[in-house]
Amino acid sequence: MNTFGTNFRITTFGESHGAALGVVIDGCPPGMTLSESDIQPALDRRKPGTSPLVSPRQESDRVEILSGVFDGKTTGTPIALLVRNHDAHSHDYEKMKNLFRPGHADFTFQQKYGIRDYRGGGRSSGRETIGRVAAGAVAEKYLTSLGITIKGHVVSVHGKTGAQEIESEILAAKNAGDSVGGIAEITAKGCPAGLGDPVFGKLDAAIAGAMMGIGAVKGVEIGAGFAVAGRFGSENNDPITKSGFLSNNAGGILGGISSGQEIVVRIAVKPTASIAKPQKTIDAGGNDASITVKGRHDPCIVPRIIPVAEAMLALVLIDAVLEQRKYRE
Ligand SMILES: Cc1cc2nc3c(=O)[nH]c(=O)nc-3n(C[C@H](O)[C@H](O)[C@H](O)COP(=O)(O)O)c2cc1C
Ligand SMILES: C=C(O[C@@H]1CC(C(=O)O)=C[C@@H](OP(=O)(O)O)[C@H]1O)C(=O)O
Repeated sequence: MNTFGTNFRITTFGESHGAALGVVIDGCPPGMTLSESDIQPALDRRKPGTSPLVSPRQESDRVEILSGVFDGKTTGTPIALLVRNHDAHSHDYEKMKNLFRPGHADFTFQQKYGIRDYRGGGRSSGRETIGRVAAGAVAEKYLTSLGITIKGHVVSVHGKTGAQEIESEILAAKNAGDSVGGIAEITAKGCPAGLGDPVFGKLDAAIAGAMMGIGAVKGVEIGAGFAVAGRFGSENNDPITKSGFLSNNAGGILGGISSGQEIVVRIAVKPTASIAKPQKTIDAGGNDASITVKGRHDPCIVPRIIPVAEAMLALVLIDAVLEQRKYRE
């Protein structure tokens, strides 16, 4: 399945080492002003090659709007957004095409399809997120017009929380041929109460599914998250007064429906699978082998996942906003 969403539906396409990647958006409301300059800043925040902390692959990731916009406004018809690849080094992958990288999707893609584009991991590459981020920028523009704003930040990397410590931790792992994971937080302010379905399609379930659908995300918390398990009800409930809620352990969602409070989401991001240390694996014939992954990899995915997670939250929220119009204006 390469399609996400119901009312604001996106289909992403393309591979990391193919000609291009992109997205087709169906269901974007008509009449919204839209140009490449609304989308490019989000892609610039996502792209690789911007610092020693991320993959050195050099891509401009320039977006082209191919359809769905006329006279600078969305027409309500499918919006196709394209980003061409310019700096794929497929020979890095040629050498290990018969080996499965531990922690990556090589083994499972092979099991599922019986064939795989081994160049850059094909669609299992983090580069697939270009389409999500481009579509997310369109969704965010619409949500901003409703007063909804989405922001993400790095909470910790390998247990470290200070900016300088985080940077040193990532560089130390990179120099050791290793990688590190961490935690990011994404919030949405200005969400009206009433978004989300009460039984199936709860807003928190939709957000968790969207976040888990990002490569390398292995855990999702809403509000107080796993900490609720160690609390009394009297500590965890958010008291309600006529001037509003007194706390936000619920993370802005009650009964699967937004409460009007800030929506708070945290994600656990695993350490990058592709590392330069030798690891045990098997080859395509099932024989024991050793693999050392060379190439241009993110030593830590957390800094680069922020615009991707923001985009996924925007996509869930715009879908819920458009759905809610069926119930109440
Ligand atoms: C923005 C982004 C960048 C990523 N960069 C890398 C990378 O450089 N090397 C790598 O092995 N995995 C990278 N990943 C993670 C892989 O895409 C992911 O681990 C793989 O698809 C397997 O999925 P899973 O980790 O969810 O099981 C990145 C993911 C994202 C979202
Ligand atoms: C290129 C991007 O990230 C890539 C994500 C990725 C992976 O395995 O997920 C592996 C690397 O790709 P390559 O080996 O082709 O340089 C990263 O650079 C990107 O996100 O734009």
